[in-house]
Amino acid sequence: MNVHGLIKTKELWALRTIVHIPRCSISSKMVGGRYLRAEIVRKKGRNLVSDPISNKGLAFPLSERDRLSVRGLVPPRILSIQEQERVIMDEYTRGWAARAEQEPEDEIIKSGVSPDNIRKWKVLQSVQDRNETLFYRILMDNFQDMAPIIYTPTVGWACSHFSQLYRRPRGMYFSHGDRGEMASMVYNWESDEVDAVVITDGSRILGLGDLGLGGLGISIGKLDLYVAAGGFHPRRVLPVVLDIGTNNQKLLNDPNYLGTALLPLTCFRNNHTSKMIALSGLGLKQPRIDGEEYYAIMDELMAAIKLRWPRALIQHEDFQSKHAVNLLKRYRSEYLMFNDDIQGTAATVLAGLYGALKVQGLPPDALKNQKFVVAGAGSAASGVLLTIRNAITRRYGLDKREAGNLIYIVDERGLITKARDNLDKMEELFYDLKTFAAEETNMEGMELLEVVKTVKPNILIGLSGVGGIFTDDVLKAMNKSPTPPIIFPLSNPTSRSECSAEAAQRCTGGRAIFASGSPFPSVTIDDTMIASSQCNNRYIFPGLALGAALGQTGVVTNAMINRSAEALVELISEDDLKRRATFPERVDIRDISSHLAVRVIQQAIEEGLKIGNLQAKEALEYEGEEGLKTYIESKMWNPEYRPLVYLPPGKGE
Ligand SMILES: NC(=O)C1=CN([C@@H]2O[C@H](COP(=O)(O)OP(=O)(O)OC[C@H]3O[C@@H](n4cnc5c(N)ncnc54)[C@H](O)[C@@H]3O)[C@@H](O)[C@H]2O)C=CC1
Ligand SMILES: CC(=O)C(=O)O
Ligand SMILES: [Mg+2]
Repeated sequence: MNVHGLIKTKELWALRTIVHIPRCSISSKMVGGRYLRAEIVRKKGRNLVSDPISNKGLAFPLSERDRLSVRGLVPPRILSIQEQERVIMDEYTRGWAARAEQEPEDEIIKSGVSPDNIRKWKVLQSVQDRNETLFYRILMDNFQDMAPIIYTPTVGWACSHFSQLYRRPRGMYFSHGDRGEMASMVYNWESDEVDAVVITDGSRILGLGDLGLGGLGISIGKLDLYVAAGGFHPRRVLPVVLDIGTNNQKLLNDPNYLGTALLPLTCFRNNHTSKMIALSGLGLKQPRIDGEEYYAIMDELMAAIKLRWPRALIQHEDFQSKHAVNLLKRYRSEYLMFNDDIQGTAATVLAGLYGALKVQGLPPDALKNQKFVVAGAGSAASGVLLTIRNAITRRYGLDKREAGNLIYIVDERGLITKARDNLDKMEELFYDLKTFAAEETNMEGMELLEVVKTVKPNILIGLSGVGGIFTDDVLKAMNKSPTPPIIFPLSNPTSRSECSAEAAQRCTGGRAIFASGSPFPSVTIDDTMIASSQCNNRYIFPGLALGAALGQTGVVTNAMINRSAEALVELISEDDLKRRATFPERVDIRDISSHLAVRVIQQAIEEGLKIGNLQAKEALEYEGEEGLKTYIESKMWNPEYRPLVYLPPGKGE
C-alpha cells in the first residue's frame, strides 16, 4: 500500500497470483480512499438479481446495470448501501413498511380492502415468487375467491403501497433516463418469446389517480389474469411500467418511494463520458414528463418491444385520459395493441347491457329504446359511449343524432350540454363529445340527481372514479323507471364505486339489475337472492388478447372488440338470468376466453385481416368453430408439473 492506502500495481499482480484470478478480470474501485477488488460473477440479468450473494438490489450503479444486463429489471432509482441500510433500519426500528401497510386501519377498510385481504395478498404473492405453477393452479382452482385479491380491489392497495412492498424484481421498468437505450434493454428480459405485454405509465391507476412507479402492480395483476383466464404462458408475459416521474405529491415527498426518472441526458451532453457518470448516481424524483417528449419516450418503448418481440400483443392500461386516447390513435394501426380501459371496458359494458336486457327478456335491439345517464366523461366513458352509439346506429337503425339524444353525460360540473364552454378542449379526451352533449342547453351544469329526475333514465352508469356519488336519493330517483333500473357503478376499486349493491337494491326495493367494477356480494331481499354482477374488463381482455395474439391478427379492430362483447353474451345461461346476473358467472374462466378468442379470430378473418397464424385459419376453415376452439385450447398453458430435463447451454436449443 502507498501512503494513500492505494494498492500498487505490483501488489495487484501478487493478489492475482494468490487467488488465480484471470488477468483480464481484475478491476478495482476506490471506496473511502482504498481500492476494492472486483468480485467475479458468472451470472447476469435475472439470475444475478435472484442470487442473494451477488445481488445489490437498487444499489447496482448504472454502469453495472448495463454491463450485467440488469437495467430495467429493477426500479430505476439508484441507492447507496447507506441509503439501503437507512430504509431497512427504518423498517427494523419503526416498522415503516408494516405501518404504511396497516395504518390507518379505517382507511384500509374504507378502501374496501380488509386487513384479511392484505394478508391473503401477501400469501399469494409469496407463492408466486417461489413457484408460479403452484400459484396459477391455486388461482385457477379458487378463482372467484381470489380474483378480488390479485385483482381489484386489493391490487389497488398493492399499487398504492408498491414501494413498501417491493422485495423481488418482477416485470420491467423503463424511465426517462433510459432514452436511447430501450432497444437494448429489452434484451435484459430473459425470455426470447413474449406473447403479451401490459404497459402502464402509472398515471391513472384504477380510480386511485397517479401512483407513479407503483402502477407496475396493475400490469402484473392484469397479466395474472392473462395466464389464469387466457392460458398465456407465465414465462411469455411481460409487465411493464414507464416511470417518467409522478405528480403525486405524497409520493414525491416519500423518501422511500422507488420511482425516479433519471436526470435528462441533455443536462450531461457536454461530452460523451459524462453521460454515464451522471446517470450512475443521480436519481431524481420529479413531476411527470409531458408533451412531445412524453410521446417520444412512448414511441421508443413501443418500438423496442416490437423489435425484440414482433408477435407480442401490447395492452395499454391505466394511462390518464389525455394520453390514453392519443396513444391509441397513434399506435392502433401499426401495432397489435389495444387500450383496455377504452376498448376492453366498452366491450364489457356493451355485453353487460345486452345481458341486462336479456334478464328482462328483451332482445339486443331494445338498446335503442333505453335512456342513459352516465357519470364521468373520461377515456373509459368515451369508449363505452361511442361503442353503445355505434351499436345503436349501425345495427338498430337510429341515426347518430337520435342515438346521441338517448345519452346524458354528467361530469363534476354537472350535465354536459351544447352550451358547455370548453367542449373543444374536452374533445381532446372524449372523441366527438360535442355530438353527445345534450341539446337541452337550459340544463347545462344540472347536478346528477336533478338530471336523473328530469331525464328518467332506465340505465345509470358510473365511470367517474368518485365513490358514493350514486346517493340514496339518486338511486331512489332511478326507481321511477317503469322497467327494472339498470345500475352500473363501474369505478374501481371498491372505495371509488359510485354505490354499493346493497344500496342499489335497498333504494329500488330489489328491482335493480346491478353490476359494478369491483365485486360486491349478492343481496337478499324478501328471501330472494339477487346477483351482484361484476362488470369489469377482466371478462374481455384475456379472451380478446388470446384471439389477437394467437391468431396474429396484426391489429385489433373495433369490430373484433364488439364481436368479443357479443361472444360474452352468448355464454349467459338461463340460471344466470334467473339470478339477474348480467354476465356468465358459472362458466369456467378458460371457457370464456377460448370462446371469445374463437369469435375474435373469426371476425378478423371476415374483415379480411392478414392472419399470421395459418394453423388457426386452417382449423376454422377445415374443422369449423369447434376445430378452432380445440386448436386454441391446445395452445393454452396449464399449471401442472412436467418432468424437467437439464441440458447445458448451447445444447438442444
Ligand atoms: N369496470 C371496469 O372495467 C373499468 C372501470 N374503470 C373505472 O372508471 C373510472 C374512470 O376511469 P377513466 O375514464 O379512465 O378516468 P378519467 O379520470 O379519465 O375520468 C373520470 C371522469 O369523471 C369525471 N368526474 C369527476 N368527478 C365527477 C363527479 N363528481 N361526477 C361525475 N363525473 C365526475 C371527470 O371529469 C372525468 O371526466 C376509474 O375509477 C376506473 O377504475 C375504468 C376502466 C374499466
Ligand atoms: C378495471 C380497470 O381496468 C380499471 O378500473 O382501470
Ligand atoms: Mg384499467
